[in-house]
Amino acid sequence: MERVAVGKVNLGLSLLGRRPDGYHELHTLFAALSFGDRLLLEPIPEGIQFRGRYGRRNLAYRAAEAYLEAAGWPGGVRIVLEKALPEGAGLGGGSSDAAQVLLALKELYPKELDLEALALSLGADVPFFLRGGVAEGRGVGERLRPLALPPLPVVVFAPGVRLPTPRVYGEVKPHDFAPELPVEEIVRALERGEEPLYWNSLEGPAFRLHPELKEVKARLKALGLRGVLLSGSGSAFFGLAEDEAHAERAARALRYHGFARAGWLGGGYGSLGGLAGAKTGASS
Ligand SMILES: C[C@@](CO)(OP(=O)(O)O)[C@H](O)COP(=O)(O)OP(=O)(O)OC[C@H]1O[C@@H](n2ccc(N)nc2=O)[C@H](O)[C@@H]1O
Ligand SMILES: Nc1ncnc2c1ncn2[C@@H]1O[C@H](COP(=O)(O)OP(=O)(O)O)[C@@H](O)[C@H]1O
Repeated sequence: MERVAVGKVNLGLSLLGRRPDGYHELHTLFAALSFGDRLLLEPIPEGIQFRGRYGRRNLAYRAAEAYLEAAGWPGGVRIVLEKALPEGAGLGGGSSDAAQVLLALKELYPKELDLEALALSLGADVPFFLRGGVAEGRGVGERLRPLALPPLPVVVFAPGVRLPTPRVYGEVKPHDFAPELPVEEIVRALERGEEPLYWNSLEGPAFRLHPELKEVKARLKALGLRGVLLSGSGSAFFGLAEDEAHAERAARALRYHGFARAGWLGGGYGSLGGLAGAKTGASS
């Protein structure tokens, strides 16, 4: 069985405060991308055979282990992971890989399990990828409310600057905290093609760690993209394009400087991105 693990961007991310357990309470809008990694999975009599980086520490491997352990090892699985999304860029590739492994194993070895809880045990972004689409996220991103958005042409650019999530959260200062996102206004602006009034509270910490990222953001804006923002903890940025042709043009201009890709947000996918039908992340 073949599955596509699409990436995500955060259409705004607000840090509301710090919890007693050290984690940060956030308010965000997750939006799935139309492109991502490819996973091949097939049942084997027992154990986990995995081809991909990081071996047993890979989130895809850990997801398989978590599901099969919880299901009482009804059989095994062979997994081949072909990465297309840049890692540690705030695009959620590892989390999406994990979610697709959970969903695939549920098909291969059906069992009444709390998939959301298994997902959350693997990472805060994993529950979102079980459904994909667009969703408002609270808590650490696990309390989700699905939202509807028209398909939006988008450009994603990752400059190759390493920005590990713990380092960015470690750089957060009290003045980075912000109020809740104005979700209704953001959705309305996105529907009308206006500049959305969102922000990412992690942009300040990321800019302090790597000031050159400000120039990356300016480069995307100079290409006429709207709503240019850091995704998650970075270092990928995204921007909204006028149409497919604009998105393709901008991605082509950025490709010289790093990973650049045109695609769609919001659940409707055209020819762009080459992964039509990737909305649910599944194919067979
Ligand atoms: C920033 C976001 C936004 O969607 O995504 P990415 O940029 O990773 O895609 C997430 O909050 C990434 O959450 P998650 O995937 O759990 O981060 P991890 O790498 O597991 O967490 C690394 C460290 O960051 C801190 N952390 C993480 C999440 C959070 N809400 N508050 C925190 O303070 C914790 O110190 C944690 O130990
Ligand atoms: N399947 C995987 N894909 C990507 N990264 C993985 C995977 N498994 C483990 N990792 C580790 O998790 C880190 C974060 O991965 P990723 O989900 O791509 O980025 P982010 O959390 O920034 O959205 C990587 O730097 C890598 O060390």
